[in-house]
Amino acid sequence: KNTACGDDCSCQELKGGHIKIFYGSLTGTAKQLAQRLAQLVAEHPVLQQHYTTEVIDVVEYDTEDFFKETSICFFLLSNYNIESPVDWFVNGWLKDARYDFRVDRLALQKIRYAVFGLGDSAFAEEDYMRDSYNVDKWLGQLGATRLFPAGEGDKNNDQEKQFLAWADGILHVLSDERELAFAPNHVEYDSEGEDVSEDEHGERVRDVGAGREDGAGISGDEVLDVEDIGKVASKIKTAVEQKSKEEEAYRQSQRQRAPNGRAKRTIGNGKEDAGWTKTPAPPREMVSPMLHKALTKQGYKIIGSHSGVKICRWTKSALRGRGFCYKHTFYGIQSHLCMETTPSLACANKCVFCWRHHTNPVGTEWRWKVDDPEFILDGAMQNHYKMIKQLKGVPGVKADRFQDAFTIRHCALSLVGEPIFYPHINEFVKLLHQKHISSFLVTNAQFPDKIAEMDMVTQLYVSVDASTKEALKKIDRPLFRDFWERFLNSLDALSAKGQRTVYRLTLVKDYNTEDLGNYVELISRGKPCFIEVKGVTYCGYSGASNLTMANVPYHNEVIGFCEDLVNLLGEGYEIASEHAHSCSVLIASTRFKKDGEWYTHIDYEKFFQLVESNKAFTALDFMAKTPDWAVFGVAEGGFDPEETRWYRKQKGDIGVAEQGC
Ligand SMILES: Cc1cc2nc3c(=O)[nH]c(=O)nc-3n(C[C@H](O)[C@H](O)[C@H](O)COP(=O)(O)O)c2cc1C
Ligand code: SF4
Repeated sequence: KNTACGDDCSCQELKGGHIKIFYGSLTGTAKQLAQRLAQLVAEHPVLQQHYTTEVIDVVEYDTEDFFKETSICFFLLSNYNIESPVDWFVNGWLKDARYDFRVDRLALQKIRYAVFGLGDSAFAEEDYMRDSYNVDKWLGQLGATRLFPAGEGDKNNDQEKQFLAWADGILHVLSDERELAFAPNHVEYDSEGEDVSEDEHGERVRDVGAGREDGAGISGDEVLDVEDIGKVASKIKTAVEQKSKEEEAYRQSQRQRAPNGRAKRTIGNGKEDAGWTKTPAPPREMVSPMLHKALTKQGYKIIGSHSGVKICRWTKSALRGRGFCYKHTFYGIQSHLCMETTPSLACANKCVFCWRHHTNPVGTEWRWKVDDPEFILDGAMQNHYKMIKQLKGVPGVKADRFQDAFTIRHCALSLVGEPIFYPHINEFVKLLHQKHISSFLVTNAQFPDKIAEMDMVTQLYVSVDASTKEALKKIDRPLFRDFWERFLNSLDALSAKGQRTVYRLTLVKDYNTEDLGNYVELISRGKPCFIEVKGVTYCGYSGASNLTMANVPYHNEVIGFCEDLVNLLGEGYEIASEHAHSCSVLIASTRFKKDGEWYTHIDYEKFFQLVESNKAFTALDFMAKTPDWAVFGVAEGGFDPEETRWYRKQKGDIGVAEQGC
């Protein structure tokens, strides 16, 4: 007899363990229910003694860690027919793992799980609970053990009541783990030995759990007669053959891509995916209405379905004569003539210093609707000018600069996301150059082919966020499994460009400030013209990562790092400039030093002439002399003496870099 609850059961013998409760939520319901489940376990008279729980946003979790996962995992996932936070987990990573022939069929066998989906039956039948059932099915097909059938919380019904009924089942299962109804969820077979767990779209399950019995397949509770074993063996053989066919189909689908970059879908059983071939499902818009609302609230203007523009704080500062961004000091950019934009709000990383990764879409391939480059550029410029107009009459705005600001001269393609991801990035950049707008493009070094295909831009950046594979994984949290190879290949692609190239190092204390020798190796690999080293900006990392002010280096620490790096690099690189205000230092290749004077600035008009000449040219053909005040160690922290120094006085700002893009 259990002394805690008085029941005559075997729970005293429970092994117990750790429970991870993952949620995927856009408007918070799934999160609330996940917390509720944790609470139910914590308050349960018996379970509380045996289990610990942890509630995790599935967006935050490194999907690759599921392969090592040994905990009991519950998934509370909301369903959306628009881009949503669970998209990467379900339709990016899990679906890929399920159909990738390189992933072991039992890769998730250590996981015991159950799924509860949140949805709304008012939505089309094929969308209703689609993602959550797919998770339930694909986890099983990758060897994980289903502890309890998938549940449904229908918004159109009593979602909470349905959740409590499912949670009650979960508590029972946990209370007596030895009597679990292990579902045969690796593959489900019908009497012909066919995998019946997929419908004609290859996505929906037939064993839908939560009282919605399918009836085909072998039930988990069935006990097999010895004579049935032969039949089952034959079914398994058929299923294994089936699996090979599926894998071949998957390989095919990876080779055949639709014009928009989306993989052509092919499903199990050798059938073609009717959903693609007959009535192709239109690709989703990258920015869902919710994300649109959230980004708009934060001052972003969304253009079309995947691009954004925002007015940079340095643009405002320059309009008021209070200083330009570090790119003015390093390269002669005038911040009030600069537009910061991106044609792809999506990215293939979830960097710790990017607070947006809770909301912005992620993916390893473009799977969204594609907007025209003309449309994006027009939209970005119009919105930029509209934002400038709103600054009219703001105290301190200089009339001449305000006037000039209506002719954009520079475009920083680095706002959020990954600009190089956009399928028409070359056309976009060409349009910029036609308007005599310079292009500074930042990429996160995960798309080496795209870097190789990239036409000449005024300045091509790669973010070098760490110098070792382990540190890069920790800081960038990349989605690609082969992220390190992609990173190195990107550096190789960069070195082959013959363009004006820059490594961007964002220093995060205790994350990436060690291993200088490795940085030296990476620099000799990509041979960048410049290395920008910046201290990470602290902007309140609440929830998105556990960085604190202690991870933000001071300007003199950034200088110290650069001095050590330059010493190790030996000849070929020197510190050329600094911008103390934004904790940034410029290391330049000595190819940009003539007769003892630095030429890190850019002759922009010369650049456009060279582009228009259609002849080959290099970075050395459009360099311009660095003004004396901008040279390292000459003037005070690289601040343009013609600007008015403006000190922010708020408490807590000490040590916080005012960076730019
Ligand atoms: C724009 C939008 C799209 C939705 N799409 C679907 C869908 O395709 N299938 C579905 O079952 N439910 C859909 N729903 C319903 C949500 O999944 C449901 O409201 C859920 O409770 C939301 O959970 P959350 O608050 O955790 O995000 C949609 C809701 C909205 C607002
Ligand atoms: S910080 Fe970036 S967007 Fe802002 S003015 Fe400088 S270059 Fe332009």
